[in-house]
Amino acid sequence: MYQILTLNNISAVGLEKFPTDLYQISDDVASPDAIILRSFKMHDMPIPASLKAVGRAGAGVNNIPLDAMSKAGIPVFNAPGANANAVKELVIASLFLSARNISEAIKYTEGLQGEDAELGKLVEAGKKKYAGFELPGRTIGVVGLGAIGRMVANTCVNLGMNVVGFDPGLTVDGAWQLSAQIERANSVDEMLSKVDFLTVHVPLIDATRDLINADNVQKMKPTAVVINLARGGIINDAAVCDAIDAGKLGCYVTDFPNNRTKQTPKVIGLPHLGASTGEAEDNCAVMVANQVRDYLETGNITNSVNFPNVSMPRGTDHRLVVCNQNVPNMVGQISTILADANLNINDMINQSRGDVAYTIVDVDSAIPSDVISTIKQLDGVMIARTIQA
Ligand SMILES: NC(=O)c1ccc[n+]([C@@H]2O[C@H](COP(=O)([O-])OP(=O)(O)OC[C@H]3O[C@@H](n4cnc5c(N)ncnc54)[C@H](O)[C@@H]3O)[C@@H](O)[C@H]2O)c1
Ligand SMILES: O=C(O)CC[C@@H](O)C(=O)O
Repeated sequence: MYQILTLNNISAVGLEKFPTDLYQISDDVASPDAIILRSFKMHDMPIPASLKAVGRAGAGVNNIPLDAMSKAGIPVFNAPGANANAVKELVIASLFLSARNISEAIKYTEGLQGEDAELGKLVEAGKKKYAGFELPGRTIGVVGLGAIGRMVANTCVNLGMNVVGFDPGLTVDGAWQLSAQIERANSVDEMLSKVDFLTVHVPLIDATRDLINADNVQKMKPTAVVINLARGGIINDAAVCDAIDAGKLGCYVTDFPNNRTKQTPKVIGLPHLGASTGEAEDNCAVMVANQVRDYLETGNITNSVNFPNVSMPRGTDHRLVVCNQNVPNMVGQISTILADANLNINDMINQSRGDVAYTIVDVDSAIPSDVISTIKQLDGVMIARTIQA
């Protein structure tokens, strides 16, 4: 039986992908073969020696110690694009929330007291404070044109907005999916003075920390709206709140509120709601469950964020998978050990990504455990395991 440890609530539709005759799933497993999680921070937890795979039922992987996982030979899978529509819809909601002052207006009406006739007068008297603006003709800057950014950018074009996009890592496939009306910027700073909205859709990494900060927030229009449904830390909250307090920025919508943002009027704080729809939770859970299951049962790798994508149809019933440091002569040494054990290779594939190399070998007969032990003892080998059909 494979043991799956869940560190967050995971959609049942996804967990049902693990057949009960092969898998036990629980939030209390001492020696898991795989971990499935959402936003649980794994940085401070010890990595179980039994662990073979981690499945992130979502997009961002900043809650997972990727370097440590790579060094231990553990692929981390995520669910690219599976929650993108949910986030896009909340970004579009954020445009309306901020442009029409909806959050403040609701607070106003909720605070009204008196008889209905009095309330009606207060409604009419108060509304001028919440007059807003419309979206057609306004300009939005989209930083990061991955799964979410592309959907946001295209929808904003359809809403009649001018869209400026920035993504130094934009793929050819990604570019094909973008409306031709989207203008390309060469940097974040280049777009700041022209945008009415700025929305970020990048991972939290060193290069994206404090993308909007005390220096460049000054370049924005005093009415501009910053939207951060990506991660806390990508926008420097103090800089943005200071700018709002000084009347130099219009509004900030964040999925990652803190005490600084809570103290600032014109900040709309949401409780990390971007991916919280039934559809997105199901999509993410199904995608990672299928990928983790495929890895455990066949060794094939799809949508790993730290391992190469590797897939080989089964040639025989006897499969060996090896993860090792990406250094010369590993495949040669593995093949020699198999040949010395009189094991005939039927098919083989080897791919690498950064410091990690990964090999799948199908051989004609059962692989004795001492052969696996010999391979595990090779310098640079992190993982070696057999998978019987
Ligand atoms: N609030 C939520 O619930 C929620 C939900 C999903 C995703 N997210 C966050 O949104 C992020 C993006 O998600 P996605 O699905 O679009 O991911 P993605 O991988 O499809 O897209 C990310 C894009 O960012 C680009 N990028 C990387 N560094 C950049 C930089 N310095 N400047 C500009 N672009 C850069 C990449 O080239 C890529 O195209 C995730 O990493 C996650 O942190 C949040
Ligand atoms: O799992 C969640 O609720 C949030 C996921 C989201 O932040 C992501 O990066 O996909």
